[in-house]
Amino acid sequence: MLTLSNVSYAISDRFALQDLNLEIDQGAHVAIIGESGCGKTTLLKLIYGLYDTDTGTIFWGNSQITGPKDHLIPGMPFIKYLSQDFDLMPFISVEENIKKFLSRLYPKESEQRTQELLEVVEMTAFAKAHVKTLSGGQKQRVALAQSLANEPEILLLDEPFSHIDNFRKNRLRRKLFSYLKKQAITCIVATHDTTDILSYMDQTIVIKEGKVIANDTTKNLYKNPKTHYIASLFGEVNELPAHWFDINIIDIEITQLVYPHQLAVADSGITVTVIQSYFKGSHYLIESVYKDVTIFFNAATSYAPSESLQLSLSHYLDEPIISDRHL
Ligand SMILES: Nc1ncnc2c1ncn2[C@@H]1O[C@H](COP(=O)(O)OP(=O)(O)OP(=O)(O)O)[C@@H](O)[C@H]1O
Repeated sequence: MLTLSNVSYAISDRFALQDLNLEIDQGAHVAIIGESGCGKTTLLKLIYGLYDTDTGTIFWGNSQITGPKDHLIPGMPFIKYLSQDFDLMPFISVEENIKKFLSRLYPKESEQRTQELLEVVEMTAFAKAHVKTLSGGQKQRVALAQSLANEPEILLLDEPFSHIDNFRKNRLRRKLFSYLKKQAITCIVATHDTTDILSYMDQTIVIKEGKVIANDTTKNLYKNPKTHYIASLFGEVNELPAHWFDINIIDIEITQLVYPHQLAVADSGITVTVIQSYFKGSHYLIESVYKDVTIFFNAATSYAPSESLQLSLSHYLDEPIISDRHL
């Protein structure tokens, strides 16, 4: 288990991370999400041992993770950190970039492992190509393969698919995360892109201004986000007065977080006016307004601007999501 206890770290006298307490199981896939600048990269660097914590400790099982004060070359040997600027050698081939992390004493095994990793990141066809000739997305895939060459116990990925096109991203994610599960490698991913996480991450940690504000299974967090900030990390979300949909709620201050797919055009409900319809491929996202509040909802068809419709909560809203303004 990876355990962070009371970890704080300041940059230029300002807390980048404050009083973090986290537990991550061995083999778990964990996402770290939050707005830009909230401290995701700093957290990965602390876990890798690139920084010394100001307070608190980080342990992987019984081994303490310590920073540059204790290591001539910072970074723990059993952890691999793939940063946003991948560190490849441009003038040697893709396979040589991977092999340089494998033992020269076992050329056959090294060759086999290189081919296996090229297959995971779908770069077999580029094995002999010089890295300098590759696109940004191809380089990112080589960097991913390289980070797995010498199999780490913990893999830290910072925006791992940011340069990779959608065409490849889905298949690559499936292959990579099933490979990591099979090998029981603990994986922590810092990302803006929640499609990176919903299907693959067991646990999601939400950071805001250097503090952990939520830490739960990804499913629980998505289904029951405590605040608008948390819900908005998963996409568009409405924060609407709860009494609009439930006459039993008397307190008009209570609001409810509703994702666009949780609202549907119905025979009864609130009467909204359509502003615009946005084509989303599988559906339309409709922007509408009710009592000066903008409401987004999903629909199978588009609607014309100024059209009036009745909206209600769709039946598959498991439980109302009541936003807690105090969190
Ligand atoms: N070397 C540095 N010098 C000064 N401030 C820094 C430095 N590195 C990070 N910071 C600050 O620390 C905070 C956290 O940065 P961090 O890179 O961890 O955020 P992040 O959540 O990873 O952002 P992004 O999603 O944009 O990558 C930010 O306010 C950033 O400006």
